[in-house]
Amino acid sequence: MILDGKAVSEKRLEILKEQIEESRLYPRLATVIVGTDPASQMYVRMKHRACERVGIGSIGIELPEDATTERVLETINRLNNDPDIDGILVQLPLPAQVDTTRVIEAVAPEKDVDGFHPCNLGRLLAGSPVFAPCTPQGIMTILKEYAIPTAGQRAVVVGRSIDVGRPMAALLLNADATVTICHSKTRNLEAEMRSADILISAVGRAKFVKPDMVKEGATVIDVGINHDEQGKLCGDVDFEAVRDRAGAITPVPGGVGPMTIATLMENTFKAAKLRTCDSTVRL
Ligand SMILES: Nc1nc(=O)c2c([nH]1)NC[C@@H]1CN(c3ccc(C(=O)N[C@@H](CCC(=O)O)C(=O)O)cc3)C=[N+]21
Repeated sequence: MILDGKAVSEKRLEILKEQIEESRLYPRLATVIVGTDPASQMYVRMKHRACERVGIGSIGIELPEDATTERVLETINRLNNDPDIDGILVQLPLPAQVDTTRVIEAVAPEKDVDGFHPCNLGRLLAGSPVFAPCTPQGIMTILKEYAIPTAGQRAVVVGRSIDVGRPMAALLLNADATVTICHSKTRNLEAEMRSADILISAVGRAKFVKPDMVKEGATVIDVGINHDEQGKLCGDVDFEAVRDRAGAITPVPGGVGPMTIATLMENTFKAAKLRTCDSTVRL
């Protein structure tokens, strides 16, 4: 079975559009991009397009490639204090001279729609998330949408980044999976991967996951964004080789990527609900 992230995201965006209209909250998202990396620019454009689709207002702030940490912090401070802005997204990666940790920690937690602030990561780890990072939260949504059970299942997450691996493990644990996090120093990585009922690959290497690393019938989630020898977009998983062995698998493109964007929209609507101090939303 192919897990169609594109289709699920479309469906979620349609539902969200109606909820936003009904709420009359007019949510607003600010994106901050530093520099002119073409891939980052494309992702930010996709986010603004999604905003337009669901009725979220958006502004894009572009800072020069050589912007200092102070300059980025000033921008964030202004957005934190702007009552017209509900959500703030600082596109990563930032140029090397910018202190990414300080920038992430400067975003007001109640506007942190990426869920990267330690306050939100801590809430997630404690089991009561407010904003969970969009990529892993989007993966939880797709699992739910296809009724793939997590409770008691063995989940193996390959990768330990702040934006994917670590929050993915926390979300799966909160959903009662038995979770293993693997990384570059893991001994016997292939055996660990083969033990997974749910295998999440966030490694960043094209065609890294081969059939002998996948248990027959496992759910395989591909978070990779790579390019193959022909320069074509591809994930971490050797899709054609693995698809028959997997019980369910996400493609690239059309899998995790669209779910990330749909979740960003959902998080931004949540931020708008928090702004109104709506007591049905938990902080
Ligand atoms: N602060 C921050 N938040 C992010 O959420 C964030 C970020 N920085 N930096 C970069 C990564 C990457 N990311 C993607 C979003 C959508 C697709 C997506 O929709 N991809 C399409 C394909 C698009 C194409 O054709 O290249 C797909 O997979 O079908 C991919 C990647 C968000 N990121």
